[in-house]
Amino acid sequence: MLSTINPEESNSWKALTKHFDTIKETHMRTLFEQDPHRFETFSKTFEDILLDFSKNRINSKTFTLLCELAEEMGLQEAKKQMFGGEPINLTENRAVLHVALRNCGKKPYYVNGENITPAVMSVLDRMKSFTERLHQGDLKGYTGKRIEHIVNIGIGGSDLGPFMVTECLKPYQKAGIQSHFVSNVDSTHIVNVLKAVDPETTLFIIASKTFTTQETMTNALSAKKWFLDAAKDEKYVKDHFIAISTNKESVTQFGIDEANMFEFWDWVGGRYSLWSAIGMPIACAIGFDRFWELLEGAEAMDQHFLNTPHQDNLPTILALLGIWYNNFFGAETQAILPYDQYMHAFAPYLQQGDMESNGKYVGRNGEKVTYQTGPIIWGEPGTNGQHAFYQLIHQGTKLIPCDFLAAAQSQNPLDDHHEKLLANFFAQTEALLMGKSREAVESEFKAGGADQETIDLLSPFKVFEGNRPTNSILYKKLTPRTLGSLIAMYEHKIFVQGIIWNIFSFDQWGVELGKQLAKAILPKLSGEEHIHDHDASTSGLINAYKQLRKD
Ligand SMILES: O=P(O)(O)OC[C@H]1O[C@](O)(CO)[C@@H](O)[C@@H]1O
Repeated sequence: MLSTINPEESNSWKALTKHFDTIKETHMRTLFEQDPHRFETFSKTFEDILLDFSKNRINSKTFTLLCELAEEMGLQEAKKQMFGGEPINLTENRAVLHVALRNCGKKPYYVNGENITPAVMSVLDRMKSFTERLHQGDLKGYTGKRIEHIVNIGIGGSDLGPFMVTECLKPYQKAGIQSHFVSNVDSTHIVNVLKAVDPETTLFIIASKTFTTQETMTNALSAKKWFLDAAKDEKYVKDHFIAISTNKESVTQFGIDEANMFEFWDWVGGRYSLWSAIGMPIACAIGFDRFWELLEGAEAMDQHFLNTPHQDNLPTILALLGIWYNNFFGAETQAILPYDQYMHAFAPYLQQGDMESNGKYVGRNGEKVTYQTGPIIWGEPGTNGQHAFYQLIHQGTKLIPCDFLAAAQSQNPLDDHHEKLLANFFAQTEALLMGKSREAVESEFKAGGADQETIDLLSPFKVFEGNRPTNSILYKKLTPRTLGSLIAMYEHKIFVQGIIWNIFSFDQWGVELGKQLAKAILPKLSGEEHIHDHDASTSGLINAYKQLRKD
């Protein structure tokens, strides 16, 4: 069982609170001036991933105290418990073993005394033969044509992870296969996808851990109806629909052949499930061998996380820095800024990963916490973000720690595009660190021949305070292996923060109430009856909707 220590009562937290007062006003410019080796001191590598965290508002003492915090909060023991299959997801009484999914058969993992590795390997084997048949053209539709379109129907963890990875790894996409994703219950989503595919050559993957999720089941039924409108006979459903789920009974009730169901287990959280059969659309898109490389990359990061001391441990370092800003500087958000167009879905993916995991106000002791927990995660690929919201990061009143990510090698080398992209990455982190002083602004004005009145008027607006923290994550190339490592790095970061904040990171009770209320409201939307049994606003909205929907 995970311990329930209030972090604020730990010695290291108290020491950090005192230490914060001594460093909070220090400009990072000074820290760099004081230590010419700051980059070497505060950057770490894992395989060909470099994490430079020198542009943070820390000194050696801060870093030592943060690492002590991890130690005092029992991180090492917590890791052992997670990897050991203990039911650390206490409120659902489940183990948390996504790490077992990417161990690639190397070692046994146990849940309730049972070795789960053979079951993991058996599903992976089935995924391998299924995707090999697809890529060899042996998977045929009801008219004998080969399957070309893969439509994944799922939401949350059954969509965001596979979608993000499929987008990130587009350069590895198999020829002849087109990937599509439907998540929203808004009919526009499925209608648009169905316009782009052909029932004769389309395979639907119905991905739902529970197989009860309203959005997914609604979209799945609409897809089946659309398919049957063309195929005319239920017997063809088995050639065009497969399921990824933990719920055999509901899968067969839907009409999917048990042989076409790829299972996973309740010890895999939805938002940590892309490594399981939920990764089927990834394996369909890039081939099983590449999917395997993704798993291997994650597994390598798992071993790094498990076995490396806090001060050299990439996920732990990221987590501790996040806590430093969240709990001591009062930062409320964290920006994820990949300088890679293929990573456009990375921040939305991490929104679920992080915010569904650590958006909790109840501590592991069942009491309301007295400190901040999970931050708001957001972001867009650079350089587009630069022309949208970076103004606020540079000169706004809020402190926004940012993670910048980029590959040294482009997947699509073209003239000097990549150098320009990377020049922007480096320039932004430099600008956020250094800022621009009043003197620099004034001398620039003078050099341009401006008069004193103009200089006095405009200078305040052109000054940049700087001292805005960034992590730079630079790697060779966004290969499946590297992506696997990066995702696992963020997963473990979330875990570490949850341990230190003394919350349960692997449940998500906060999503239930809205689902329950939607179920209760749905029947009231049909018919003309005036509704008055909700709060005045909700009843008012329902009644207004009933009026407005009339032609
Ligand atoms: O895979 P399922 O069971 O359809 O659930 C989808 C998503 O719904 C949630 O339960 C909550 O929105 C997520 O945790 C999960 O990833």
